[in-house]
Amino acid sequence: MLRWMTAGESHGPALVAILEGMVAGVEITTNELTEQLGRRRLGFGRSPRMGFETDQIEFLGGVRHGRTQGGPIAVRIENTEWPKWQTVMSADPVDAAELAGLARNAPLTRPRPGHADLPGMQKYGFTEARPVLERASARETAARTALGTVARGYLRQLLGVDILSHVVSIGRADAPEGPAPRPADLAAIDESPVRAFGAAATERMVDEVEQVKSAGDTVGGVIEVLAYGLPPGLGSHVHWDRRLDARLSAALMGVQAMKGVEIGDGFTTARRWGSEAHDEIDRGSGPVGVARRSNRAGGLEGGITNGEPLRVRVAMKPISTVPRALSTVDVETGEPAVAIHQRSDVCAVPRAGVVLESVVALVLAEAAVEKFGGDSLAESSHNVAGYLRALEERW
Ligand SMILES: Cc1cc2nc3c(=O)[nH]c(=O)nc-3n(C[C@H](O)[C@H](O)[C@H](O)COP(=O)(O)O)c2cc1C
Ligand SMILES: C=C(O[C@@H]1CC(C(=O)O)=C[C@@H](OP(=O)(O)O)[C@H]1O)C(=O)O
Repeated sequence: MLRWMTAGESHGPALVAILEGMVAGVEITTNELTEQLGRRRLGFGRSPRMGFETDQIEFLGGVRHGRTQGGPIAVRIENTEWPKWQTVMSADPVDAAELAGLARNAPLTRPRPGHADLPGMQKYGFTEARPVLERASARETAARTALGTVARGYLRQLLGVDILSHVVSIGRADAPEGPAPRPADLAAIDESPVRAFGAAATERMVDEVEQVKSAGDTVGGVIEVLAYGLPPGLGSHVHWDRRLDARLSAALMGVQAMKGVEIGDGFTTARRWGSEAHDEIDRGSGPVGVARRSNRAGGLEGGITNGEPLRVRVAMKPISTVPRALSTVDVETGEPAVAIHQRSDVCAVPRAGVVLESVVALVLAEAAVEKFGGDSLAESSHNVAGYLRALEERW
């Protein structure tokens, strides 16, 4: 079993995260985590905070001399602005007069449509949105990105899996349909300011974000995550909560602002006849002796990986802090008002891709731990070799 949890507020001292169930012997360094956190901060349309947030990260447990030890892996990521927020976000009681005098502590009583502000206040009995937005904020995704980097290292070292993502659309700007990018294309995607594959797509999307920004608006989009090198057999058809498509969807929808998940050709498949919807099977080369003529299923059948690349698309809604403020009600006075506006992303689709890669890595790592077991990478690798040998002999 692999489990992951995060804690911490957007303007608290730090985020913390724990990954439990990872085997011993996986090579991982602080630098690799720093690199992925750096990718998550980039992207045209990002919030001003991403320009100065430094994501100082440290391992607090589970890793020694660059290798996992088998125990829970704990990380801590500092929030750069903590000194400014120490009183407002203090864990211990503070002097009420001092707190009341702080502009930063002004009650947030004009909830933003689309953010967690209003339902969070209603549910938890708060009179303002601060305690809700602090945890609803996507700052938390830095923590999942860090843990996902460990999962990624494990998948690469155990199975040779590569995970990448690219932006398929931002608002009305679509990337042209074409072959999915390969692992070698990731560097070029990361160089695109919107993390799109190709210059024409990049130009269209940058233009869309510029228009949105000058209109005082925000925009969402669609991101595709791909995983290459997966063996057949991760996940299972035998029970609903073991199906890998169900588990991926839940985890991806668990990322702030994600509103739709499509596996393979997803909604397009629903419009096709069966003869054009499925991936016909051929004799083939490679470790399992069979091949597919297409990959419309996105690498999953019956909730099990089938040996083809995994392909998942995720829809992100526009950022809910809209500069051209939306109508709301001031919960203190009951009067109509305009929603809170503060610094914010205009479009976080490019950087969300890095978060989604990490979430996919965590779910795939969980499925690999289940399938191959073992307490060390060496033992798990032995199990992988035995499984692949059995497949070869059979097929
Ligand atoms: C990477 C990323 C960055 C985000 N940045 C912002 C932001 O700057 N401002 C904002 O209002 N929402 C931002 N969001 C979205 C909110 O966190 C999200 O809308 C809120 O949690 C409510 O969404 P939900 O309905 O999916 O829970 C971001 C989301 C992600 C994934
Ligand atoms: C801090 C991050 O994203 C934040 C997500 C976010 C939101 O409402 O979700 C609002 C903004 O935070 P702040 O209000 O502090 O400027 C973003 O910068 C991050 O991704 O690390």
